[in-house]
Amino acid sequence: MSAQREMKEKNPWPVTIIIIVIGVIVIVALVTVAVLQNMPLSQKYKYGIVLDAGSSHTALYIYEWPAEKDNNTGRVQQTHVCKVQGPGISSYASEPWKAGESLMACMQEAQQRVPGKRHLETPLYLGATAGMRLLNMENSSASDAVFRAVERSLHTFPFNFQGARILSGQEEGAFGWVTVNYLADRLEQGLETTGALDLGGASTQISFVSSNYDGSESPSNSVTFRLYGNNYNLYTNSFLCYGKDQAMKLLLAQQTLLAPKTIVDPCFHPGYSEAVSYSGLYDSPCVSNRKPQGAPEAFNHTGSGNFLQCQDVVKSIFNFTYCKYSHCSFNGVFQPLLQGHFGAFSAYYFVMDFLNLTDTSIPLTKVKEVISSYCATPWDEVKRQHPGVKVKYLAEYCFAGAYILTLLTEGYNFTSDSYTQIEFIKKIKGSDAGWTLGYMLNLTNMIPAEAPDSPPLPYAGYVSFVTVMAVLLFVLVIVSTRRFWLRCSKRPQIV
Ligand SMILES: Nc1ncnc2c1ncn2[C@@H]1O[C@H](COP(=O)(O)OP(=O)(O)O)[C@@H](O)[C@H]1O
Ligand SMILES: [Ca+2]
Repeated sequence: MSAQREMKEKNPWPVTIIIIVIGVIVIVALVTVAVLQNMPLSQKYKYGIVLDAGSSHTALYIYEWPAEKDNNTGRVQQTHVCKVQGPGISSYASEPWKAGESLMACMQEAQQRVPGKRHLETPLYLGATAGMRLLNMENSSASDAVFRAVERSLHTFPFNFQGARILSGQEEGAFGWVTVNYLADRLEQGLETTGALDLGGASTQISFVSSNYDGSESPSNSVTFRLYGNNYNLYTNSFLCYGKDQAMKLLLAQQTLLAPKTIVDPCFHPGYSEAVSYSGLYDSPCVSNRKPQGAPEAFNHTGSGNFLQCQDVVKSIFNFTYCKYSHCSFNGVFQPLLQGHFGAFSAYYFVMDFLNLTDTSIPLTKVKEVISSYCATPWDEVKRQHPGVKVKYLAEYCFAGAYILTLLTEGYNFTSDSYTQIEFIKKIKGSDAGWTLGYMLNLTNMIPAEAPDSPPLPYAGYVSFVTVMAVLLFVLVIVSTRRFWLRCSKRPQIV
């Protein structure tokens, strides 16, 4: 009996097993608590809504980001876009209430998409670009009435409406640049930035960082940012009236000076023929000062589809001769030397995508051949080949292709080499390239000036570290316990 008890007392295993079980429980508890305590909270999102009131149309963008990560990069993304039916808000100058009305369907969609409990805190912005810039120049009371109407509509929704306003050309260019670089994660990582080329209907923007530009030569083209601890001195310029729709008006106005009744336009397809009213053509401040005296009601716009001649007419709407700076793009506007990669979006993308020319490794000579052959295709055949494409766009792709090439090569001075540095883009990581995201990031202070402090270890590293340390500790305890019991069992028994 006493020998059995002795045996039991000397056998260390029952105690060791108890220690192992307790140890395992402690480790599991420790790691679970550490993981739960530090786990990113279940993905709750915050939202922001931006309405891009462009000259040709309005689009509503919904952005979302994880609620607890307001300050981190690459996290805000577009979750939804709604295209407003009808034209841009500047087209409602004579019946402003319709501008407000036009936004209702997309706003109702936004109300469905953003969770109800987030409505009150969700900022809502409307930014208008060159269409409203032009209307404001031409008739400021009409543009005020349009803004009153859209504000009235937007106030009826439960979001945190932050106002509707016209962006300056500089803001439009700079926020497009912020969007492109934010989405490509170039800002937080302090990488060389990508330039931004935006072609709208009424204006066009070019924005890039050039190491030989300090902002002193033409201060009005300079925008400085401090983002994630890095300083950026951005060159940006917006050319009002050089969006593709207004540029086409410039082109038509130019041609009607020579032939007021019928123009044979080399930028339109052979067989194309359309009556155009003079009042429609001259309704914009971009061309209104050029209206010929005693012009008829309308003129006949016909096409001849000759790319080379088209390029010549397109060149005539630019002034390449006057420049008071060291370098200019066109119309006497300063531009530093081009540098780095560029993302070209909006109409640049739509046009080049239609023409199958988004691949910029295609040499410029080949690009010209493709556009030339599209221009020369008879209008009936073009319509037959592309039954699903809006006829207005179809008719304009020849002009638009020639315009884009001229703007890039003669206007901004891209060469056959630097042309390959352009990427025609629509989206980056699922979000549309354009000024809206950069605008919202700026207004919600979502890009910090200084790099946010990051924990010494990433989350996965932290969890692995805690686990390894706990296991090591446990093994140590087991080994020492076993050694202790073994020593006890080997000690001579005193009887
Ligand atoms: N599918 C398409 N094909 C060709 N052009 C398009 C297409 N979709 C939009 N666009 C053009 O893109 C331009 C967008 O300009 P917009 O943003 O409305 O003007 P702005 O930025 O000057 O205020 C317009 O010229 C419009 O016609
Ligand atoms: Ca635009």
